[in-house]
Amino acid sequence: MSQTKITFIGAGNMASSIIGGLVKKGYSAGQITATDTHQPTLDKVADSFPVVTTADNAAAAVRSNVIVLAVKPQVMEQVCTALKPHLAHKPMIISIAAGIDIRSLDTWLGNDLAIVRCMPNTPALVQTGASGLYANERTSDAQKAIANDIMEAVGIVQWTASEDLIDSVIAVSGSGPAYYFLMMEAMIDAGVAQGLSRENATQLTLQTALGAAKLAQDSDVDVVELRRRVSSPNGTTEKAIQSFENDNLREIVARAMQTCAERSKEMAKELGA
Ligand SMILES: NC(=O)C1=CN([C@@H]2O[C@H](COP(=O)(O)OP(=O)(O)OC[C@H]3O[C@@H](n4cnc5c(N)ncnc54)[C@H](OP(=O)(O)O)[C@@H]3O)[C@@H](O)[C@H]2O)C=CC1
Ligand SMILES: O=C(O)[C@@H]1CCC=N1
Repeated sequence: MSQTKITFIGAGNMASSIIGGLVKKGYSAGQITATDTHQPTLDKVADSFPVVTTADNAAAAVRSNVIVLAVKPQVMEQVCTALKPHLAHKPMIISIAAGIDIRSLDTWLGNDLAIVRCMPNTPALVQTGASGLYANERTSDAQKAIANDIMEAVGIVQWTASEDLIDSVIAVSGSGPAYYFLMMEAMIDAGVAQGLSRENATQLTLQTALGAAKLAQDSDVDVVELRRRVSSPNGTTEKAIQSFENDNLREIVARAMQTCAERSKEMAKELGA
């Protein structure tokens, strides 16, 4: 991927996480440019990574064969429309915005580009991200391999069979870290309510989350079997799991994820072309 020249339009949280991963992976300073409208954001990126920074989106775009759109969905139309006259060299576009579909990007950017929709998540910050990707029909296999390489710099990559499924990726992994943080918050508070110090409850909760995820990833049995292995017959875990099941935890989770995916579809209508 040494010929790849990448411009990140928007150098905020997600872009700087991905840039950090690329630098660690060995992408050179000359390969990465980050743009932003906010000078302190550009200064922070320039101080952290050996990359080129500029406030000039168009100038950066013309010298790149990959453009990562990493601005908020609400400014995507304005950003894309301004970029359109500077894309004659046909760079691949990777958009990480929630709720902005390829049809809208096509309309704003000029209808003839390779576009990859990507949904990363914030654990990308610690190179433990999970990204879902979908490419339009104009994206070549070589371009897909580049997109894959870029996102693998910050975690795992899963390709979806259709663009619609990106909404489900948002529901599972894009927004998913927040569900686990909520669960951790609830477990810490419940531990404190039972008498543990906040320090004890916090450390035990975080390590348990990390250990459970690592065990599930490393194990050759599925999560159902791993849960069974914690639950001794008539023991303590069984009681807790029964309580969750009686309170319809599965329905609660499914409803939250449904409403998440629906919000992405709504955003596509509100903000799209
Ligand atoms: N946060 C998350 O968990 C996830 C976010 N995403 C998606 O990633 C995208 C970026 O999110 P995030 O990194 O959290 O957002 P940030 O606000 O941290 O970053 C966006 C950056 O873009 C800058 N910007 C605004 N307008 C322009 C412009 N015209 N040209 C260049 N830069 C501009 C913003 O500056 P300023 O602040 O001055 O406006 C800001 O620094 C969003 O579309 C979001 O949907 C995807 C997956 C997960
Ligand atoms: O909440 C959001 O809209 C963004 C997209 C996925 C995670 N954060």
